[in-house]
Amino acid sequence: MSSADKNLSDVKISTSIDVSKFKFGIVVAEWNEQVTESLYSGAYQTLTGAGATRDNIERINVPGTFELSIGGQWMAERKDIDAVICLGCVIQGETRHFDFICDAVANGITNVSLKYNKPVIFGVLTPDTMKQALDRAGGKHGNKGDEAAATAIKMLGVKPS
Ligand SMILES: Nc1c(NC[C@H](O)[C@H](O)[C@H](O)CO)[nH]c(=O)[nH]c1=O
Ligand SMILES: CC(=O)[C@@H](O)COP(=O)(O)O
Repeated sequence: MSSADKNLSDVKISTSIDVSKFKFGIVVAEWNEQVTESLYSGAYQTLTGAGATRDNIERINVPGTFELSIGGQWMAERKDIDAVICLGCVIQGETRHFDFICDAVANGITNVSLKYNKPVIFGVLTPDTMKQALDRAGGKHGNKGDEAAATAIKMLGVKPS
């Protein structure tokens, strides 16, 4: 099912946890910052709307999506952080560089999540064009940041204590 069929902001957060008790790390790639800042805004608003406190949302920036894995690890290794949200946007260029970045960050974020046994969310857009990216960063298909934040909350709700 594509984002055209299911709006990314159509997130229903039904969870038994008190979100205000949890601390979130958000790692934001600076490449395509018009897009990633929109993703961050969506994630931040979704977290606070669900009860997260401003003091419990901590952000770091990294140069590009490739660096989200190590940035996510620096957050995930901290005992005071319960979940990490990684936000980036990789736009297809003329070469296969796109493929290498996307593969590396998907595998890297997965490995960090498994290594530290906590949610590390893949909030990365991988469009062909800037228009597709903007459509998914607060445009007609919603905001991937909303989805990423909702996923972090939902995962904390099902994580074994
Ligand atoms: N082309 C995009 C990049 N490229 C940069 C890499 O992410 C990385 O920072 C560089 O290869 C050095 O390690 N990054 C994005 O986030 N989005 C792109 O479209
Ligand atoms: C995903 C990228 O790194 C890409 O924007 C770089 O463009 P190109 O593949 O044309 O060098």
